[in-house]
Amino acid sequence: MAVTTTALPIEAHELESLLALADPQNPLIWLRHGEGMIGLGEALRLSFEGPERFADAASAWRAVVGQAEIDDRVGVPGTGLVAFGSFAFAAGSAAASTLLVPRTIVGHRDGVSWLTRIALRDELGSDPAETPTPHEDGPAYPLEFIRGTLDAAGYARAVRAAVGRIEAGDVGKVVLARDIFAPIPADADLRHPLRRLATSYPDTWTFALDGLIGSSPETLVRVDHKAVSARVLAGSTGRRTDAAADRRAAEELADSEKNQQEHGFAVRSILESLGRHTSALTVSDPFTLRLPNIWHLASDLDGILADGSSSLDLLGALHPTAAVAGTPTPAALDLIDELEPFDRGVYAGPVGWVDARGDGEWAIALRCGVVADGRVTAYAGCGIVAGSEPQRELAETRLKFRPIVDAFA
Ligand SMILES: C=C(O[C@@H]1C=C(C(=O)O)C=C[C@H]1O)C(=O)O
Repeated sequence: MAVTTTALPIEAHELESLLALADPQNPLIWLRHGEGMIGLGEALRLSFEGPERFADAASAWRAVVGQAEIDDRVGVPGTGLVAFGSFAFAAGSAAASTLLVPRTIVGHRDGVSWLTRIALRDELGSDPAETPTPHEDGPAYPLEFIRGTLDAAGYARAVRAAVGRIEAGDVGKVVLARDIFAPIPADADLRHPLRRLATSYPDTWTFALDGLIGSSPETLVRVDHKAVSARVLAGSTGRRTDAAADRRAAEELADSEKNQQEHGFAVRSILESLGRHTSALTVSDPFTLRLPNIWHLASDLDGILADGSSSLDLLGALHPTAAVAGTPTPAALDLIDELEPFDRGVYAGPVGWVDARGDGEWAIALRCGVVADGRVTAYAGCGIVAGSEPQRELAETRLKFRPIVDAFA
């Protein structure tokens, strides 16, 4: 592959102009704080499956990089050779895990805009692809979501069963999710929900790849020139309309023993797996992270990469964290298989991008839906620990569905 990145005039590529360039039906997008990148076309698609999907992706990506000729005249995160990717949550999932190198990437970050073109070797010398041009807005359809394979009562029963298994000592924590669907017409312009997500939740990672669309607040891992960081979320409560009540809700979240326990499981799982690949790993005190729909208990981790791991290798080490699976991991995964009557697909798996150095940004695919076969399926889950109450957890799934339900409303 031959990869060329050149600088673009800056003013042309703010959020709106980036979105305008994206494919309306099959957008490929990575955005935060109004910056990010969009991809067009496909130069290379690699698919992986099974328990070795991360290791396979890491070695396939090294081989691709080894063969590429890269001329990067910009040199910020996201320039040069980049693959967008998403990975199935479960080793046994029917969903593919994918690395996708587009033909063209348009990006904007830290005051710099760029255009990357990727050509296969046998196309060298032929005319370069045209400069991307904006697509006019297509139709927006208000969607109504209906119950999924696990309805509200079924979810409450699953939570009760999980609490029973926690009391029996089978697991300390398990994350249980449910799904909802809405039919969607084939010509719907998916940039409408993406615009709403990116503007309503600017502090989250807004992503789109192969119909997976969402805005995740949880950074699984970021690698930038050996600096490694992650943000762990676990423990949540709804926002309140009254300002004083809202502040109290956040304080109660921070002081609650149940939430501290649930959060502690998630932080320890990341510390342990990231600790093996980093030096000087530090973790912040837990803090309350405010999103428009929900408060989360959050911790930030920072370290220095101590081995030759790429961000894809780190995904293999980190996934699935206790924030989306539970602890201990194998028993929690078995319990998820037993109590959730659906394949999570790429929900709760890593979504993000990797570059030629192996650097990249990966979020956990949360607050998301998958558009396929004429419908959007959205997922939301909650960490269940001793003392979890089914009706509260059900209410928490509704809060977590809000970004995606509102984006398509
Ligand atoms: C599983 C989800 O969210 C995860 C679970 C959380 C919790 O239980 O408090 C909080 C953030 C995420 O780590 C989801 O949004 O679907």
